[in-house]
Amino acid sequence: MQQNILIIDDEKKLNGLLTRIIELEGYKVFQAYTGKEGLKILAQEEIQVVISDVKLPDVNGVELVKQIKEKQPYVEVINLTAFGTIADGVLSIKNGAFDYITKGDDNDKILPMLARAMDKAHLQLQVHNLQNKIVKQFTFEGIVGHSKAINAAIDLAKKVSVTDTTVLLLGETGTGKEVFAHAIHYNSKRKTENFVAVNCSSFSKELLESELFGHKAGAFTGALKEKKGLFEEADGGTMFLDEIGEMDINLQAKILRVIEQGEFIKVGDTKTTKVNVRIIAATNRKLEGEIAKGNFREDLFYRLSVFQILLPSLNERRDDIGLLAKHYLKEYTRKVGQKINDMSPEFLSGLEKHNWKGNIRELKNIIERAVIICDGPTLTVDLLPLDFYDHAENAPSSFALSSIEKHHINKILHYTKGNKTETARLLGIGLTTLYRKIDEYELEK
Ligand SMILES: Nc1ncnc2c1ncn2[C@@H]1O[C@H](COP(=O)(O)OP(=O)(O)OP(=O)(O)O)[C@@H](O)[C@H]1O
Repeated sequence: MQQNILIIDDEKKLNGLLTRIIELEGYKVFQAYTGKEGLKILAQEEIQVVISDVKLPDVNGVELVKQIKEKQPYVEVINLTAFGTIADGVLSIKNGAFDYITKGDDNDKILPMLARAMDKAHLQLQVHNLQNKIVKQFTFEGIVGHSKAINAAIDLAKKVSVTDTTVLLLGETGTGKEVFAHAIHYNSKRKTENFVAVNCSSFSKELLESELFGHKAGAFTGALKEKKGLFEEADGGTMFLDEIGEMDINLQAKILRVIEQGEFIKVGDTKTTKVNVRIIAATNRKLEGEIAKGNFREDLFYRLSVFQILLPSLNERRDDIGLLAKHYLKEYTRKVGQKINDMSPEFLSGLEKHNWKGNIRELKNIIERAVIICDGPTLTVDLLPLDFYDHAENAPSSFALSSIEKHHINKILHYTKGNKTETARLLGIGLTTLYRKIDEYELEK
């Protein structure tokens, strides 16, 4: 890691002395004698910590802190002064300085302080880099697809992401509702705050209430300590309520209050807790139908559906199947360390004709499975599950039992990597029968 320090002091003797002392500690030191020179070096070099005199010929060093922090927020600045005043010290810290010390008096403090400032600068940079990585991973660029249907959904999501509007994501299971919720959050001004996701169908009503809103100590048997809820965790950020259609109707009232008034009451509490949370909800149910059945509050539905985005099913965007398959082929071959770089036209055609009830999640699983059991450099049609064979070209073309049997034996042979004993065992037939069928169907010799 770089350990670069910039000293800005017009007293040449002191500047030189400090430079020598600091260089002895293993840091690389840059020297400047005016504020302007200092800013120029900062723009050219990767500096982590600046030590700046307060009385500079062209600018006040306390003021300079502000200018540096505005341009480079991850650089730490220590103000050094010959005549320390409390007012100056306070202003320096207010402007963002790491610390403010007096020349001479605090000489023995400077090196430990420098080490702490360097640590802080490095940590801040690491956090910033990690944040950038996460943001990149979850942006709209990460959503694979070029069909009209998915592009229309992306355009809508991009537009709403920069606002604070509540969003309702609709779509079948596995269409990417959570992926969209992430992208909306990481494209909003809340992106540096928490994104908290909850699947409302995974908890009982009581547990979901205490998970979402927290509880006071003694609120119920087992509530020994006060517990913060997920809404508090998400304060300043975004809460993703997945499968909201499954939420108990009484809890729905509490969600409505958070949306309308930005407040809720913890389990067992009497006072309200305030939060500033953006809500993105998702469902694969028809909420209008649930309203009619009395399972979903109409007022909450209208609040949630201010901005609806309907995610297309994979069957509605078949032009994306090839692209998605290639995307996941690349991902899984990298993961498994296999060298598979292609898909046979029959394999692709099998995918394109399949009825994708589980949408992208199903496609992802099919590719993962095929990559695991594939031996060669290409994904071939026999790596697809049996139900794909109805569609795949080169697959059993007739409904004759023999045709299906041939394919099934071939698949199991492939799975066992040609081990006949294991194949016969899995098929529940004798070894001699297997050999006879291999001959009959001209499978592999
Ligand atoms: N456009 C896309 N590009 C690449 N991968 C995607 C895309 N959309 C979804 N996926 C992947 O598909 C899987 C399912 O996505 P996700 O969990 O977001 O779906 P969902 O609609 O929230 O499903 P459910 O309703 O079951 O919760 C995930 O592994 C996700 O990474």
